[in-house]
Amino acid sequence: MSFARQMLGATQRRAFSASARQASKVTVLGAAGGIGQPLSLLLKLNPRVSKLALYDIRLAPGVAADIGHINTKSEVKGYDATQSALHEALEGAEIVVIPAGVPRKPGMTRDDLFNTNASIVRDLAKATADAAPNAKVLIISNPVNSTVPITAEVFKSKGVYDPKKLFGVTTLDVVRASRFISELKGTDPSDEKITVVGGHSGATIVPLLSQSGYSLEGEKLDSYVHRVQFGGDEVVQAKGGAGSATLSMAMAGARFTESLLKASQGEKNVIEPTFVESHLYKDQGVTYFASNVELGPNGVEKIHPVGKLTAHEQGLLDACLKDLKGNIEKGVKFVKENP
Ligand SMILES: NC(=O)c1ccc[n+]([C@@H]2O[C@H](COP(=O)([O-])OP(=O)(O)OC[C@H]3O[C@@H](n4cnc5c(N)ncnc54)[C@H](O)[C@@H]3O)[C@@H](O)[C@H]2O)c1
Ligand SMILES: O=C(O)C[C@H](O)C(=O)O
Repeated sequence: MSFARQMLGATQRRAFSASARQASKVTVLGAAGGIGQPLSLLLKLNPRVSKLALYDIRLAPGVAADIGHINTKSEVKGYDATQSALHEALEGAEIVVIPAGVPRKPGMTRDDLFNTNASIVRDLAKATADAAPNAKVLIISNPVNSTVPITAEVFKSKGVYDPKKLFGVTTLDVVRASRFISELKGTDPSDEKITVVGGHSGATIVPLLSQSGYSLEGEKLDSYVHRVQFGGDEVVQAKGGAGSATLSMAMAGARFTESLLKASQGEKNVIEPTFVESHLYKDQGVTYFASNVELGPNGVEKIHPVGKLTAHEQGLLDACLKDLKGNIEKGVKFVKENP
């Protein structure tokens, strides 16, 4: 058995034969970055991916040459930083993952990245709307609470917006929430499924511990919630100016991509938390919201409500909605003023 196959679990090995029946091209925009490289590596190891297109404004052909030597079946191609190469990288993509953009340095909020990343995401969204209008688009670039609405507005302006196919990747919040509770409780983190709703920054990240049967109190609860909400800052501080989470994010992005591929390849009951256009708090002017979402062949199948909350969780949710509304409006306004 090949090394790559040995590294996969039994379920994934079975998917090798499924992959022979399905052709799924995945394009990564920002593929040479801190997230882009390990994410592309993990996608190369995924037998559900048949073609991997790697685009960046620097180094993508080199990353593709390197990853392309791995002995799994998928074809890997790297693209130069030209509009025609970008178009070619996107054409025929079932999934487009976008981690392009600058990361935080200590002392910055995700919103501080807006000025740089808004236009990067807008321009990549334009190219995606033109070359791959039917693709499922996964936004990793921060601030996710604003870059997702930016992408939606671009797709709307080109008449190709499908709310079922646009996702802000909030998987890392759920991964952290599971890991951090397991550290407190001595459980296996891979068995933990903590619901996290809202958005992807500070107070907009709302972990709902009570739904998993946990009832932390007082300072323990506050410090758990704070760690989930500000887990990103822990990494930014520890990297001391050299960037933010890349490896855990690559894992989270690969997990979300895998879930979308499973759903499009016919698997049922695939549920992931993700930031999507949502009816849940629309009456309060919050048009995008992360909650558990059932995925299907066309993307969003069903948006799950947040469920029963404790009074403490309701307080967190109220604070989240207030911030989120502003973040979303900022993204929408940006595209209106800078089409
Ligand atoms: N959603 C999340 O949970 C999450 C987690 C971690 C990081 N992030 C965000 O992801 C983004 C990327 O982080 P990183 O650590 O990989 O940064 P990085 O600087 O290491 O990599 C970013 C890459 O994007 C490329 N790029 C810039 N402009 C581009 C363009 N116009 N087209 C194509 N590629 C372009 C750069 O050349 C670089 O290779 C940041 O905005 C960061 O805040 C999000
Ligand atoms: O914290 C960051 O800036 C990166 C990312 O959003 C994270 O949650 O790690």
